[in-house]
Amino acid sequence: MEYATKSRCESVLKDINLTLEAGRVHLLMGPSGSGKTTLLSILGGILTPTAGEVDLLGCCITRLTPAQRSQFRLQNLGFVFQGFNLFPALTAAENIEVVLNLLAIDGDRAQARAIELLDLVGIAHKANSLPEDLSGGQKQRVAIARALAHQPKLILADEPTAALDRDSGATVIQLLQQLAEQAGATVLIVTHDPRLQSAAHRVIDLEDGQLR
Ligand SMILES: Nc1ncnc2c1ncn2[C@@H]1O[C@H](COP(=O)(O)OP(=O)(O)OP(=O)(O)O)[C@@H](O)[C@H]1O
Repeated sequence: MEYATKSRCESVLKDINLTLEAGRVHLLMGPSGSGKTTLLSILGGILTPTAGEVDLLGCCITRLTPAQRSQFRLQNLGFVFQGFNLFPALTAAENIEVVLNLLAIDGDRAQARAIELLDLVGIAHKANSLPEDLSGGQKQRVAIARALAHQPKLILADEPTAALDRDSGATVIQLLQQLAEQAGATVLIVTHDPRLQSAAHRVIDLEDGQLR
C-alpha cells in the first residue's frame, strides 16, 4: 500500500499475507506509524490497496465497485472506534436503531432489537440515556452493541480501549472475546495496550509496514 501526497509517495504496507480465523480474537500491535490503521482500513474495505487483494468471507472486496463495497460493509462488517462515534443527540437505544433502520428494520422491531443488543453488552438499563450521561466504558458498549446490530461476521476495532480506564477496557475486551467465541465472529483489534494480549487468541505484530 502506498500513500501518494503532492510531494512524495510513501510505501506503508509491504508483502502482507494475513489470514484471520473465525471465532478468534486477533490483536494487531506495533509501533506508532507502522501501518496498523491503514491495514485495518484496507481489511474493512474503507481504503483500497494500491496493490494486492483482500478476500473477506469468500468475497474479493478489492474487485467490488465502491457501491458494492459499501453494501458488503453494511451487511457483513462491524466497526468499533476509540472515539465511540455516537450521535450526541440520540439516546443509547436510538443510536442503535438508526443503524437498524438502514437495514430496513423499523419501529417496534428496531426498538426491541436495540434493547436486546444493549442487554447483550450489559447496559439495557441505560437505553434512554444520552451519550453525555454515560461513562466512557458505557459509551464503548453502546458502540459495540451498534456494531453488532446486523450480526457481522467480522468485527474491526481500532483502539477500542484507548479512552477507557483499566477495568472498563478489560470488560470491553472480554465482551469482544465472548462475541468471537459464541457468535463465531472474527475479531481484529488494533491496540497499543500490552495488557490485552492475554485476552487474544493471536497477536499479530506489524513493524515498518511488514508482519513480524
Ligand atoms: N491519508 C494518508 N495520507 C498519507 N500518509 C498517510 C495517510 N494515513 C497514514 N499515512 C502514513 O502512513 C503511515 C502509517 O500510518 P497508520 O495510521 O496506518 O499507522 P499506525 O500504526 O496506525 O499508527 P498509530 O499507532 O500512531 O495510530 C504513517 O507514516 C502515516 O503518516
